[in-house]
Amino acid sequence: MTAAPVHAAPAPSAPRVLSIAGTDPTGGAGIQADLKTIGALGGYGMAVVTALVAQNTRGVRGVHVPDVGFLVEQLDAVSDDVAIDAVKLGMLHSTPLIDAVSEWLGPVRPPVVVLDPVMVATSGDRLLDAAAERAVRELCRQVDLITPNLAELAVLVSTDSARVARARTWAEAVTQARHLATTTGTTVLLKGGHLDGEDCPDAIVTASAVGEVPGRRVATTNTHGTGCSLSSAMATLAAEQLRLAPGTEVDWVAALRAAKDWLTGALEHGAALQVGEGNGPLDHFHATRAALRAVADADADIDADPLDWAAQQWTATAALRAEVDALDFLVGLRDGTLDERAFRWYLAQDALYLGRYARVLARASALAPTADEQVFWARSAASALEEEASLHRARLGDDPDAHPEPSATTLAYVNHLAASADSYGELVAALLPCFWLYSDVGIRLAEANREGHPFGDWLGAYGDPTFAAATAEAIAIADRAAAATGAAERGRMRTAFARSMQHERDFFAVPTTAVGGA
Ligand SMILES: Nc1ncnc2c1ncn2[C@@H]1O[C@H](COP(=O)(O)OP(=O)(O)O)[C@@H](O)[C@H]1O
Ligand SMILES: Cc1ncc(COP(=O)(O)OP(=O)(O)O)c(N)n1
Repeated sequence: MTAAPVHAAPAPSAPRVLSIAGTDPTGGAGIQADLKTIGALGGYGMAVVTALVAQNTRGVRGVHVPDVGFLVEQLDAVSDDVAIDAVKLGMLHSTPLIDAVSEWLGPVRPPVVVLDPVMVATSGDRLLDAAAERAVRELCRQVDLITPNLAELAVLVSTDSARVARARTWAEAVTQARHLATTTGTTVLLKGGHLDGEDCPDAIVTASAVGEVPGRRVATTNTHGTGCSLSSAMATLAAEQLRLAPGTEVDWVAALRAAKDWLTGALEHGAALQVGEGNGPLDHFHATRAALRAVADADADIDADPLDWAAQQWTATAALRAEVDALDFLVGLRDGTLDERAFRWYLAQDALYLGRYARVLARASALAPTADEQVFWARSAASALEEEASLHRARLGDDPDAHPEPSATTLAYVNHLAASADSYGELVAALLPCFWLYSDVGIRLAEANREGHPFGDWLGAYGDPTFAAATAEAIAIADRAAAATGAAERGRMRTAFARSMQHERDFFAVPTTAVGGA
């Protein structure tokens, strides 16, 4: 008898992330915030409730804790049936609950466990008694990442006999986080949310290293649930890293960069939701909402004249394009104040992007319905590779730091292009923003050039008439593809175009955040 061949199971399409936490009926914190965060970042969310909390944006009114036996029943119900890729632990309330979760974690132990040690209320009141605080300190040793705010950090580094005061400066906070990482052997996410100042840094702290991730403070009172959302974002992003590269180590600093980027957007858009009269929630789905709006705007006038298809999409994405123009990266590149490190970061990612983009252009050539279009895409693929070599490799030289791995944003963009390659129309629509936006942004960059401009040689490369002609040809091809197909594919083309525009915006947004400031 021949043994049946063993096939590795394909990876699931999303990381399966379990939140074990309390509730918030207004949806801003606790389990509700966790599930929104996990979904917004592409995960599959699951939830085990530790406590029912009667709270709103103004504060907590009451807490009901079901019997601990029922908590265990919920935990077992999930782990008996589902492979869990990551767990986020939030409000654990009291010693019996903490012990039950700790006992369950022992044998189940998902690959990623993040603990948000909810111990101190926003008012400063301690939420746990001394025994429960001790139990949380012990639990810290069992997890992969701890995400205390400054008040909780002080409690975690205190002992029964010596209470430590809350850190008042970033340097003090780093010292406390290092102490916690050393005594528990666990990585600490140090959060700067409760310090003053225009900046809002966070850091990944271990016993031997501090990886600071800079951030901008958003002027808002919509901060309810930021800690819950950040910790579940970290659990989701870490599990996603392992889904894409099984068997590797989690890069916590990279996860924090991505989480902060998303969280900053969520803080910025929270107030517009108009939820509650106290400290309102974040808008977890701000990016999805923007994408839906762009598609709905395009829907309004689609099919009016398929021959004018590309111009309609250009108009529909006007708001996104205005956002691109106002990004710190492009403003700094125009006025010359851009941090050289951000510029080099951009060049390195652009080079990585162009190599992969060229392959997708070659795929468009393979799908093209006419010889002229086949030649156009093949030439574009060759130009992208020449551009990668001459503009980028020559500038970045042999510096090994200048040739990093593609960032999450770069990968997301090229994956979107590759995923659009099943039909010619959709692929052409996805490729068009790279031509068109580059040409359009280039007009203003070229205008900003002057004698002695620190990026003068780079700005001088814009405004090339050959590229403008290629852009006009790509627009004409997209119009022909839209006219030649039916309404269903035109709908997919519209989505592909709008998504590429969003990826373009994200691509230009990341360099300044990645190195901090403009
Ligand atoms: N006003 C703000 N602007 C930008 N980021 C913020 C702001 N307030 C908090 N954050 C971020 O939100 C996350 C949660 O931080 P923090 O408020 O310190 O914790 P908690 O919500 O647990 O009290 C951190 O990433 C922090 O940097
Ligand atoms: C059920 C529940 N868990 C945790 C919190 C605390 O939320 P957090 O994200 O730390 O943010 P603040 O609202 O305290 O700023 C909660 N309120 N409810």
